[in-house]
Amino acid sequence: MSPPQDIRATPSNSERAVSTSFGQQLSTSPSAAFHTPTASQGSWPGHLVQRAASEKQLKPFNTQDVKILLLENVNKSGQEILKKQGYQVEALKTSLPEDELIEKIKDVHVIGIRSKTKLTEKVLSKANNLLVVGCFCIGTNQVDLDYAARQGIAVFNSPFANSRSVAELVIAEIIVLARQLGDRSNEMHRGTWNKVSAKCWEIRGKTLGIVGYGHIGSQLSVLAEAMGMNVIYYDVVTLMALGTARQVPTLDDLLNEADFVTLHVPDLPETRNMISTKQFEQMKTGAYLINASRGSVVDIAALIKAMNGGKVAGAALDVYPHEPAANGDYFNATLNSWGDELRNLNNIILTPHIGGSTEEAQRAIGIEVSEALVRYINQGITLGSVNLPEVQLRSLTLEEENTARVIYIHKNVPGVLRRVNEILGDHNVDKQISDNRGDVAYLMADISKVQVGEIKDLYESLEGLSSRIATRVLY
Ligand SMILES: NC(=O)C1=CN([C@@H]2O[C@H](COP(=O)(O)OP(=O)(O)OC[C@H]3O[C@@H](n4cnc5c(N)ncnc54)[C@H](O)[C@@H]3O)[C@@H](O)[C@H]2O)C=CC1
Ligand SMILES: O=C(O)C(=O)COP(=O)(O)O
Repeated sequence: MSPPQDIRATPSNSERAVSTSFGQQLSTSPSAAFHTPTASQGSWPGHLVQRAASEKQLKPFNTQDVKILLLENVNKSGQEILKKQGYQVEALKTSLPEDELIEKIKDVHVIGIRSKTKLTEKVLSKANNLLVVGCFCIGTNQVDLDYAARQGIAVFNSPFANSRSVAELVIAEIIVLARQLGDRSNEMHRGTWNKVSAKCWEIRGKTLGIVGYGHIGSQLSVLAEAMGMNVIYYDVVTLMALGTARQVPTLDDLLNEADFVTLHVPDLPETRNMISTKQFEQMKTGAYLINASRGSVVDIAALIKAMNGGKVAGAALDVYPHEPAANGDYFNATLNSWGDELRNLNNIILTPHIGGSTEEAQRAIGIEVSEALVRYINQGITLGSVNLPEVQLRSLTLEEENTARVIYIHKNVPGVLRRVNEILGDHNVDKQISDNRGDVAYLMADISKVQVGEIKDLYESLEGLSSRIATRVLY
């Protein structure tokens, strides 16, 4: 990404006169890849907001009008931050089937999801007013990020707040698999005493092979070394080794050498079925496989074969190709036709996608993502966005009267800045910043000495440009 371009800065004006603040957000086009405005979309102005003496942050909307839908049991920590802003927050414990999701998403301004809710082009195209998506998790593969960007919809996530939780789960699983604890425990639950040491191992001195040495992989590397394991890792980029870990050049090198193989890659076209028959053949006989990344990364049928054939001595799966929307008795649906086969294997740990499910992680994610949403809704700041360029100007405060923040999301085509500056040039531009990411660019400008009556014209002029994806004016 190219660095933000600071286009123009003039001293700001400290004399402010207007005592009310209001702003506007408009819908983006449901159908076109790039939006051209139509008369039916949105209406000017937004809603008047009285400046409360206690409020230090600029509130660009009548905050009660901002509708937020939170799915999948987003932590209370996040809900509270959003409610405190005065937004309308509807929080559901589960994700929704596609038809219900489409119905619900039609008129919300903000949607908060976790890993289950699929925000496809089909779903997003029905979101008439959607401004921003909050993924209260790490993974963003469930959202069509490019389509969202082309509609001017920002997407935020929490890039590492649950990494430690996943790494700790994997450490537990390494020991549980090495000692066949799952099987022994199940036997005891059934009333069977079966004291064995055959093929039960210490993990000290064994080699852990980490596929994907990002936030989780590298955290795990440190924990595993502390327990006396040797760590090797494979990643598509060259990364600094922590401790005495060692990067290996190919996946096969890792599979040939590791006693435990653990997967920490995102869901990408290149990682789908990354571990299949060929890769199991490359593994040491008696090695173990752990997958807490995405269900798409492991070919389950090939895993079953490898375990039945004795190649793989144990496995832990936290994620599955299809996962149910809510808690309940969905086990077979989740595991598809091979459910029984998988369930009947020895030394296999099956958990319901709980890698990031700790109080600490969920609380931290709730706070981090909600704060990003508030910054974006109220101030237009895109820091941490995973699909729009990261653009920031300092937060405006209520003391800054007669100031407006213009946000213009537009197609990244030649000549746009000249046209935008022709429009903004009639005003006192204090600060302007612009950056692009692929096809989409994001421009933010603070203008001072602007009167309420002028803002509508400014807004409509920007909306009239053919490069427009979405325009917001906050004041
Ligand atoms: N089970 C659970 O509850 C959770 C699962 N996850 C999953 O774990 C994944 C990894 O998380 P992080 O470590 O935070 O991600 P990250 O983005 O920090 O690291 C991923 C690493 O994988 C590497 N990578 C990408 N493609 C690769 C390939 N084809 N071969 C080898 N390496 C490749 C990247 O270069 C990067 O270093 C997430 O994308 C998410 O899908 C994340 C959190 C919780
Ligand atoms: O953070 C992630 O990517 C995860 O996989 C955790 O997802 P969850 O929040 O448990 O739906």
